[in-house]
Amino acid sequence: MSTATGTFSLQQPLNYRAGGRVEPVDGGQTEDVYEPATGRVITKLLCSGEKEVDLAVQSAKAAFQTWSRMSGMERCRVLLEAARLIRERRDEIATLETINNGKSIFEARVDIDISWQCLEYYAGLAGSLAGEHIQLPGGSFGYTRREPLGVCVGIGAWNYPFQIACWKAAPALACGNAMVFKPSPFTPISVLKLAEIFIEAGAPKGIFNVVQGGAATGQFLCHHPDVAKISFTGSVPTGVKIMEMAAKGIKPVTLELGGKSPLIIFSDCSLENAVNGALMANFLTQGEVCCNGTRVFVERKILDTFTKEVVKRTQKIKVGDPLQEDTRMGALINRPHLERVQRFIKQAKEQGAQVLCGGDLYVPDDPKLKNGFYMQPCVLGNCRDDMTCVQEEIFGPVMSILPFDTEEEVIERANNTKFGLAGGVFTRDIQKAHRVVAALKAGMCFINNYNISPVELPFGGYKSSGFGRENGRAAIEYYSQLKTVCVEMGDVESVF
Ligand SMILES: NC(=O)c1ccc[n+]([C@@H]2O[C@H](COP(=O)([O-])OP(=O)(O)OC[C@H]3O[C@@H](n4cnc5c(N)ncnc54)[C@H](O)[C@@H]3O)[C@@H](O)[C@H]2O)c1
Ligand SMILES: C[N+](C)(C)CCCC=O
Repeated sequence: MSTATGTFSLQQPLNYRAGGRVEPVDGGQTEDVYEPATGRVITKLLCSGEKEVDLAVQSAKAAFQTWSRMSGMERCRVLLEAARLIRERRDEIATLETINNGKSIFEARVDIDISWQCLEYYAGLAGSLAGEHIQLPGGSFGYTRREPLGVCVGIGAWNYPFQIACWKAAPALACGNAMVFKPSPFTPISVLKLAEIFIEAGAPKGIFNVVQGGAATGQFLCHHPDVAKISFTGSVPTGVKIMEMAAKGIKPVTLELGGKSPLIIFSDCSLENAVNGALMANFLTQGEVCCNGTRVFVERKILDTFTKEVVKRTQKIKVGDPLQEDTRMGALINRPHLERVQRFIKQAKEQGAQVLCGGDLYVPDDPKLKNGFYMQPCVLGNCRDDMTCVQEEIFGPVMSILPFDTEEEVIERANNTKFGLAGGVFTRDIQKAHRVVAALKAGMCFINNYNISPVELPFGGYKSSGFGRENGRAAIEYYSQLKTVCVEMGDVESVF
């Protein structure tokens, strides 16, 4: 594989079914797939139609028969081997991710590390999944069995293509399910590596299938009668549609949706950590992160010092060729999204916000990057809670700074949003830290750090940010069902 920016192209099929790459049987519509760093088309995607979706589901259904009958320890060994293979191919997969997503290679490697760790974690849990034994009167008893659901569908967003696939596949497979996964049509490539790795690791052919396309393909998947569960990562409006479709088939759903999370900086914080935290909360993956803490509330006493330091550090972020080792911010996903982010900044200025740094389009000196989707990371001051930039998810490198005076006030303002994905607090006062996170209406809260991803911790939202959890033991609940068995040891006492 060629690894220099501007050289990669792909001709192989992007669907994966029954243990091999295939062209979709009814792939009518095509979509261009881009390298955001250069704006080049690197491959064409054939969208899967209803027949291809059905074949993928049937392939998963067949594999489910074998996989679900294996013991937890047998599944554990396959997942452990898959984790090992991902780790071994870390650079290759990270490079693909960078080429297709635009994030820096530095970050993509971390994403791949989190991915294999996720498989390792659920491999460990696979062997210990168990029910309960409950004693009943007269020597009778009951027990529960934790059983898989069947064919699970995963639908992913484009910001963490490989990692999202792993966060869904690992718990699903650990519980004995099979999966059909549809990545975003913007980032269809890296997940094929995962599909190949599962087979190489010894999973039955058909255990993890990939179909490609956008809304239409997603709808075929959600409506398919043999699909038992849908796990979705994406925007709130699409999440609503997914839930409607799932309701029609009484299918359980996990919804990992968007956010506009608060990050609260108290004056008694370690300033250096708080500044680092604010950068982590806003600028990973060009700001295209669901749980970003984009509303940065700063206690007025330290507003100037904090703002100065954040601006200074933001201006130093090296934007450019994402495959260069020292780049820390690459290109946004595509031209329309870059323009959307630019419109948010324009509107913020019109509504009275002050651009403290960045916000403009960026054209790197290297001529091969001149059509890439770059911008300078932006810090907005003079923000108010009613501004669009403070209320809506921008999904780009734009931080809004908001002063506050009291703990009570900031909690109320932090919670005054339809979203509830994440939140963070920086303070040296441990009681205050716990008091504040307890009051935050958000599923993932950080104290004195932000946007780190230990796979042992459950991740997911409150309110419009969705429900269900990925990672941690909690995810097992969302990929399995409980069967209760009641065992009579005496005679039947009939009431008739
Ligand atoms: N909470 C999380 O864990 C998390 C993680 C990453 C991204 N996100 C959110 O994802 C959004 C950005 O991702 P996006 O632009 O890819 O979101 P999106 O909702 O446009 O698309 C997400 C996926 O849904 C598919 N899709 C679109 N319409 C569909 C339909 N009608 N039926 C079935 N599938 C359909 C897309 O093809 C894609 O695969 C942001 O809002 C971000 O916050 C959330
Ligand atoms: C790995 N992060 C940074 C916690 C992001 C999780 C997925 C959200 O988009």
